[in-house]
Amino acid sequence: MITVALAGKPNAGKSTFYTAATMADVDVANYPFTTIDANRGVTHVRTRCPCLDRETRCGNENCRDGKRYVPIELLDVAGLVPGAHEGRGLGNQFLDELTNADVILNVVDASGGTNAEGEPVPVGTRDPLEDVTFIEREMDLWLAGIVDRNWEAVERKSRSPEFDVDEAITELLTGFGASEADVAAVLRNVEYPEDPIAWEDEDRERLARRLRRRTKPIVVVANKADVAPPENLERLRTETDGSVVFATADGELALRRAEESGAIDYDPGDDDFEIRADLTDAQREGLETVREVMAKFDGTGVQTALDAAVYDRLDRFTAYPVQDASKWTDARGNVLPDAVLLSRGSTPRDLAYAVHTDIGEGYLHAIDARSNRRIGEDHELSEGDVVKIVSTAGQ
Ligand SMILES: Nc1nc2c(ncn2[C@@H]2O[C@H](COP(=O)(O)OP(=O)(O)OP(=O)(O)O)[C@@H](O)[C@H]2O)c(=O)[nH]1
Ligand SMILES: [Mg+2]
Repeated sequence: MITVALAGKPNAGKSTFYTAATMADVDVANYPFTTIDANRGVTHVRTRCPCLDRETRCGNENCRDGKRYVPIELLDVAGLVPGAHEGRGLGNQFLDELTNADVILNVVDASGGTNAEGEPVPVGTRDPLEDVTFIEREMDLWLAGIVDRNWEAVERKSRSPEFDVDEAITELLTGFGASEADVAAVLRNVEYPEDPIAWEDEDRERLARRLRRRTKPIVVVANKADVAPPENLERLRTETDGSVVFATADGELALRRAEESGAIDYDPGDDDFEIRADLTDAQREGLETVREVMAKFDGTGVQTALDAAVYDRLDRFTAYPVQDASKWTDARGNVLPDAVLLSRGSTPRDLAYAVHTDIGEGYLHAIDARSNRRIGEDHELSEGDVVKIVSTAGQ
């Protein structure tokens, strides 16, 4: 499963985001280091269910009237402070927890109401752009540190006549979780000395920075947008590289709780909601405040941030394996039972492997369930494809 990690300084709202997205019960409080042990749970990205192209809705538990929710894993780690890569505030331990994440949501306090350490200060005091860059810097230096600590092994290997510098670096970095293709792509674009002994700190840092950008892409979540001064929003919008999502994690949490109790109709990612039950004036007022914020930012931003991380930053798309190409069902008659997130460029065989290794190994051919035609081996699948895989492994 794809793992999205929430990173950011203490008190930025990571656990609030996590609770809203997973509806798990975790500690949230207005002081730094509320979270120490990482929380791990299931949330979803939202897409358009292919059942909308048929006469009736599929009835899958992850489909709400054609809004399809595809499971991913969400990780909520402890807050990071400047100097984390050197171990400040247990930072390197927390950074290590990000190793397995596919993509990072950098949660910043857009209101500027908490300082670098996450302590409350008057709103508008702290520049939120500093929250954006410091996390990137800490992650880069942390990875550079890993390369640094393992460099001796590379130097040792260089004494062997078969030494190949690319191979040695690849080995070092795949240990950290980068794929060979990632390392190869990074090495292709940097110049570096053949002899590891001639490498300077700068060379290692450059390598680490590029690899981090490639293997840990980031979406900035400008949280607490509900109380952020307009100039902060403007600066976040214009002075970052564009992947900023304005959010109110608090607002989303209120909506999810109200929805769960039956008070409102709301599907995560909607830009509005409907009140269904009798509410007290205070409850109604609270929800109406969230509604105003949603109108300003096209929703609460929580679902948007998750979708941006997986569909935009990671460039994934959703495909639906079925066994019956005409009914779009599995053997038990469930319509569109599974949704699989694949990387751009994936072929039917990749989908087969994603379903199960045995199905992938026994792959024979595939059928596009919309057209009922066979699809070629090299055909690149795309968002919303419904595919029957024919495999010696059966299904
Ligand atoms: N106004 C506003 N406050 C928020 C929002 N999201 C979270 N908060 C508040 O911010 C404070 C910190 O929230 P947490 O979710 O505990 O923050 P955290 O990033 O997990 O903090 P640590 O675990 O200490 O690193 C709490 O008082 C939340 O209620 C939001 O969207 N708007
Ligand atoms: Mg927390």
